[in-house]
Amino acid sequence: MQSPRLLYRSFQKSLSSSTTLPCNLFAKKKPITLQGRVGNYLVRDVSVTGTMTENKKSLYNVVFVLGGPGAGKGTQCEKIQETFGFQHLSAGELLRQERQAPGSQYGEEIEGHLKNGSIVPVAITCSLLRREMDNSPKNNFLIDGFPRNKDNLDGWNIAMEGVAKVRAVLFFNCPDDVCVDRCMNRGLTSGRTDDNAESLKKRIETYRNSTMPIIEHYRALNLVTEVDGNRSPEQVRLSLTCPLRNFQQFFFLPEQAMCITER
Ligand SMILES: Nc1ncnc2c1ncn2[C@@H]1O[C@H](COP(=O)(O)OP(=O)(O)OP(=O)(O)O)[C@@H](O)[C@H]1O
Ligand SMILES: O=c1ccn([C@@H]2O[C@H](COP(=O)(O)O)[C@@H](O)[C@H]2O)c(=O)[nH]1
Repeated sequence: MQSPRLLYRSFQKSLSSSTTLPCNLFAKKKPITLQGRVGNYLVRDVSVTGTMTENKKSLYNVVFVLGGPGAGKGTQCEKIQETFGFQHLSAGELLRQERQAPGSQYGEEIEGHLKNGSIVPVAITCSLLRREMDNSPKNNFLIDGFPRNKDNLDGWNIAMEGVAKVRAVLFFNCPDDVCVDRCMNRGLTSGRTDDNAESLKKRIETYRNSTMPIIEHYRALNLVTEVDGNRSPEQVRLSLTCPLRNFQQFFFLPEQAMCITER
């Protein structure tokens, strides 16, 4: 007889190959969100939306959130983090905090990159992310605005091997002119030193030349979910619900959340 662990794995496998997983399977809060058959067994998933068991001993689950400046990444990450049991980590925000931190040895270097729309060396960004992940009670992270170039990607792969696993990438696609308008508007109140025409020109250039290839890299690995960011915030939020529920279901279930009974 197969062990429950093996059964669980084959159940997961059978789920992953389904392309038409209906989202409303996961809409109920309790007690059962999904069930299926593996051989002679009935396998029931008894996980609960938004209250997944956290297990700090396992790999961190990561969803990268990428897109141009102003595409709406941060806005949506804030909306969805609680509902779907993630912690939102904005790489740009962590860098801005580090820039202001009293006594930071990286303050000036970071500020130079922010103004120029260029990219901070991965060792700095990755260690800020790692610190947040290690200090968080969560195991599932939405990492917003990273990795932005090949140096970021390579550095992440080396530093996070055996620590974190990238499960998916959300790509917010939005026309450059819309992105620029949004950032210029945000600049009226954000106090950000890079929400101005000159920095934005460079940020868009960096995004096109350095970040798009990273998105394409993950697309080739079949990890990218593309979102049309050129809609109202509510429409964008709604369009994310289905992919996020599926990510949750496919990637974030701890094994102990599965209930297996013989039939
Ligand atoms: N769907 C939307 N429609 C209109 N405005 C939006 C939308 N989403 C976000 N905004 C506004 O656009 C600005 C940029 O949004 P947000 O900070 O979420 O983008 P971002 O992709 O995180 O940008 P950045 O990478 O530059 O930090 C904000 O002022 C936000 O309120
Ligand atoms: O991984 C990262 C993320 C950000 N930066 C720098 O910060 C600014 C602002 O980033 P936002 O995501 O728009 O908040 C960005 O233009 C880069 O200069 C980075 O270097 N590495």
